[in-house]
Amino acid sequence: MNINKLKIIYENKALLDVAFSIESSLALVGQSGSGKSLTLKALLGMLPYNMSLELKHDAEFELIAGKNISFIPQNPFTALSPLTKISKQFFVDESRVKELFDEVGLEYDLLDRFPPELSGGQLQRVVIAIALESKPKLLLLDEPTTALDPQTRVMIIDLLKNLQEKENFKMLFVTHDIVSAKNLCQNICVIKNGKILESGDMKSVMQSPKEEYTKTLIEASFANREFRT
Ligand SMILES: Nc1ncnc2c1ncn2[C@@H]1O[C@H](COP(=O)(O)OP(=O)(O)OP(=O)(O)O)[C@@H](O)[C@H]1O
Repeated sequence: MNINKLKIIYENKALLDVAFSIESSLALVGQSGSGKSLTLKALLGMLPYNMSLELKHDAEFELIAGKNISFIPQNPFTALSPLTKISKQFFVDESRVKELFDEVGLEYDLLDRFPPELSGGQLQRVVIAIALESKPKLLLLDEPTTALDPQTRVMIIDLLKNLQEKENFKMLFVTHDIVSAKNLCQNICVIKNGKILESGDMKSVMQSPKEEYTKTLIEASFANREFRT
């Protein structure tokens, strides 16, 4: 799936000007303010009205735009309506909800609870189940593990990887956390100030990053971790 041009103009200035291709799973990695969230908003058709967008893409994206794209936000604690039971947050019938619960590894008794009665990991699983409701062809993930503790983060990344194998959707994973990106995605694009600095196969970019900026991101991400494989 190719996004041949995604350019956002705001107050006569280009905030973002990128192009990328999503083969199976692509990590879009960059520091705060680099343009990651804007990229997702543009693909979801949710840009603020005062920004103008130039978007060129291939037929594969055309086919799914607006209907087969699901979004997983950063914070599962605020993603769901707190006063609505989990079972009522879905738009499909009960048997499909149970099927989705099986897929994400949740017990059915959680269906009768309210969001504040669930842990962060459980909530993110519910959010993922809701995202899978419509059998998406593309999942857009905006730092889906940032609000979670390290162990839960690893569990959610593993879950996404398994779900992708089963459901066969593509993923665009936006993050500043290279460790999670490396564990989840085949390819990587490094973004800085609204432009793509470096891109390619995850392993090669991790092993021999060309840009200093990429090296710094890698060092920062791995700084406090025990493993570097
Ligand atoms: N509604 C807006 N109006 C004006 N400028 C905006 C708006 N939203 C984002 N920007 C600007 O666009 C640039 C990219 O922002 P974006 O939110 O995409 O960054 P990001 O990489 O997702 O950062 P973070 O990791 O902090 O979420 C930044 O310079 C930001 O200030």
